[in-house]
Amino acid sequence: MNRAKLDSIRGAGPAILPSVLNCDFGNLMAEVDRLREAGTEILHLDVMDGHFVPNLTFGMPIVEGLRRHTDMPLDVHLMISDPVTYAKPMVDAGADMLTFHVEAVKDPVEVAGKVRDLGVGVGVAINPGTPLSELDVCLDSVDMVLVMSVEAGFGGQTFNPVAIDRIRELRSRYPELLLEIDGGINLSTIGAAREAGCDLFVVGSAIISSDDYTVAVSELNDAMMSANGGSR
Ligand SMILES: O=C(CO)[C@@H](O)[C@H](O)COP(=O)(O)O
Ligand SMILES: [Fe+2]
Repeated sequence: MNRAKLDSIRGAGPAILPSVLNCDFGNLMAEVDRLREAGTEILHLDVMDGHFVPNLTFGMPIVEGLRRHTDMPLDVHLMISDPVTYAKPMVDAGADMLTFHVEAVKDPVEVAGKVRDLGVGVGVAINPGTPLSELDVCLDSVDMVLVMSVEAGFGGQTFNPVAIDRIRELRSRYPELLLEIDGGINLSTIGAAREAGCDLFVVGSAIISSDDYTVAVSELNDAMMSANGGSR
């Protein structure tokens, strides 16, 4: 991978990124095919270590398997305590965008630089309870901010509207910064996030728990596109 994929992620916005967190892992490749056929273009992969968050998901072997299966860009959300150690293995496995949590590291500028040196896009994520000012030091060092609209760790949680104010504030301060929102995005919440100026919308259960992924993605897409997209 190289930073060219970052351009394709940036160029895709506004876009819906399905999270496979709550999908049928016994049929992961078929699930990815269904998401692709439903019209999504970028996969969001939630990596959890059971330490930074109280949940465990998957690591490099699954990312590598997905990389062999699909040419969709892989947006990897690292909910792990030690993103630096796992950054290169994740890039070698096929990640195109690596997002670490600001709460997990002492020096986000240094971590962002190390990820960028690997040739991929770098994002920084922030939980709803963390002051937005924690990001100030590193906003010039990242390609994307992932504004969490739930506390990281589990799919299917209720949307926290503080994320809307955060997206609006970041958009007004950084008109060109790529902004992603993650957690509780559904037909009731996606429009407000778009109006606040968000580019990338991670959706887990609102797609995965539907009977028909194509219908779910299409309805979400309509709601997203019919909202006024702020300053971008
Ligand atoms: O990072 C996370 C959870 O920590 C997310 O990516 C969720 O997987 C999104 O799922 P829903 O909230 O849409 O169900
Ligand atoms: Fe996520």
